[in-house]
Amino acid sequence: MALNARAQTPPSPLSLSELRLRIDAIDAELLRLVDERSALAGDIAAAKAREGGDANACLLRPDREAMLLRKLTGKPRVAASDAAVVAIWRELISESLRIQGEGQGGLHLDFWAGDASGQLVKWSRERFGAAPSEGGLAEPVQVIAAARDPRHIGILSLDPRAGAWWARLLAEPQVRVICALPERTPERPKGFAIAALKPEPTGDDVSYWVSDSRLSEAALTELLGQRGLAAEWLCSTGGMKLFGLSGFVQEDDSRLDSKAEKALGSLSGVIGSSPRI
Ligand SMILES: O=C(O)C(=O)C[C@]1(C(=O)O)C=C[C@@H](O)C=C1
Repeated sequence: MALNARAQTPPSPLSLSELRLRIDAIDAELLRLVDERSALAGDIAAAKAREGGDANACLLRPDREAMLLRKLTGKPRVAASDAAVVAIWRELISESLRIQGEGQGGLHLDFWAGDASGQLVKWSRERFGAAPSEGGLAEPVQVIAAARDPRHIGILSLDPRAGAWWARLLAEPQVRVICALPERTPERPKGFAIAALKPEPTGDDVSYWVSDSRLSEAALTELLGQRGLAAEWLCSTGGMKLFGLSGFVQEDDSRLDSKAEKALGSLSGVIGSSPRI
């Protein structure tokens, strides 16, 4: 009886100073691991140069990042939220890219200075971390031109007042939409990140398609649905329409062949894709 009673007594809670000692020990271990992870960046940059062939290629691998984040958020945890896990690893990746890009001046975020919302800056920092430098350019077209340089990432608003800058990517095949901003929301994106890299499929992506079709947004959504593409209208301006297509849709997908289906528009195409996190 006495034994049972003792077994049921809850353990006495740790004092605040004991808890702080545990935090100090965990922090020391975390710091060692963060440093160990960061120290791999130099070797990764060298391996990319060796194996990729192009020493000037963009160091960013959004597909790898998405798969790594999904794997982590898919793991069972006691207390850490998905949001905290994503934010911490985004910073770890940002630090890795800072070290990888040290010899080339690091990554730079270009914003369109006409976007006064400030929100895009916040969302871009959530996505690309604290390491990249940033600056504003007078016109969206200058942001696109800067993004031809693999050290630059362009950040542009989907507010119609920014114009149909996204339609210009039809003539800029080396610059693609790589990410929707804000990144982790079920709502329509408010902006895009663009860069000189080719998005790769991650198993859960949204692709972006532009068209000058004269059909209404609803009719075009319907037509795309008939062709097996789940489409969501995102933005229209200057006679151009922008849609998100569920999945990784290749630029030469026969379902988007506007020669076979004239109603898809005479000027149309896929301008990139972003992984869902
Ligand atoms: O796997 C790579 O290619 C890396 O450069 C490593 C790493 C990372 O820190 O995990 C960093 C940047 C990339 O965008 C993706 C992942």
